[in-house]
Amino acid sequence: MGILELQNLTYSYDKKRKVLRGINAQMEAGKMYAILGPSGCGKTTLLSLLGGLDSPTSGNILFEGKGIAQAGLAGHRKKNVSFIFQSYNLIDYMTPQENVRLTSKKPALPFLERLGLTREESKRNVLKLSGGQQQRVAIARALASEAPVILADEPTGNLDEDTAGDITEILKESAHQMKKCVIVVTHSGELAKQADVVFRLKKGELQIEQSEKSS
Ligand SMILES: Nc1ncnc2c1ncn2[C@@H]1O[C@H](COP(=O)(O)OP(=O)(O)OP(=O)(O)O)[C@@H](O)[C@H]1O
Repeated sequence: MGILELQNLTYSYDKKRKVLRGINAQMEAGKMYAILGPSGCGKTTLLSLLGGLDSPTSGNILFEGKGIAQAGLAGHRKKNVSFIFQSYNLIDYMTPQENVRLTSKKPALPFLERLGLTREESKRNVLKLSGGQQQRVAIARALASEAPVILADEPTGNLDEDTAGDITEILKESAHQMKKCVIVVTHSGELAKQADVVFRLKKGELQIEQSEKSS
């Protein structure tokens, strides 16, 4: 059984068009999943549903076998998932250290330093950091979090090639060593190559493009 199970999910923003049309999939702990697909095909929408930020038009999402809608979306967002989203979702009047401490009791600095932030940057207001640095704070926060699922939307989008490679490696380690279920929406072929399973979202349907040979 997967940690997350998607059962016949559909989603429409309006009556005219279904963005998602009957998606079925399972995602397991200990694996990194990449979701590829053209701009506007519904990748962020799908990630929002998995994170309980919105509800599907029809269908179910199960976390450890229980429906997240029935168990409560607020609890799902708080305990089960951590987000690395395009808008970063950092608390903007806080420092990086304070942002990381929101999701974890562990010391924040080692996570921030691992993502390449200096001690001084870790104590600065997040608005006084570059876009790429803010992105790295969001990643540090997700890694420090106790939540078993990491949902990442273009986590390497704002970063140079070397940093993007490091982030990919860190996400992979979180899956393989910390046994998290890491689900990454990306346009990066390099990141997708490192994933255990690659899904492609096309015309509202999710297809497996590459699956690991053995698990
Ligand atoms: N709040 C909204 N109201 C109406 N339509 C929306 C809304 N948010 C997104 N859409 C539309 O739904 C579709 C899917 O959007 P989504 O952001 O999920 O795509 P995506 O695959 O993540 O795109 P990208 O790769 O460009 O980030 C798009 O056509 C988008 O214009």
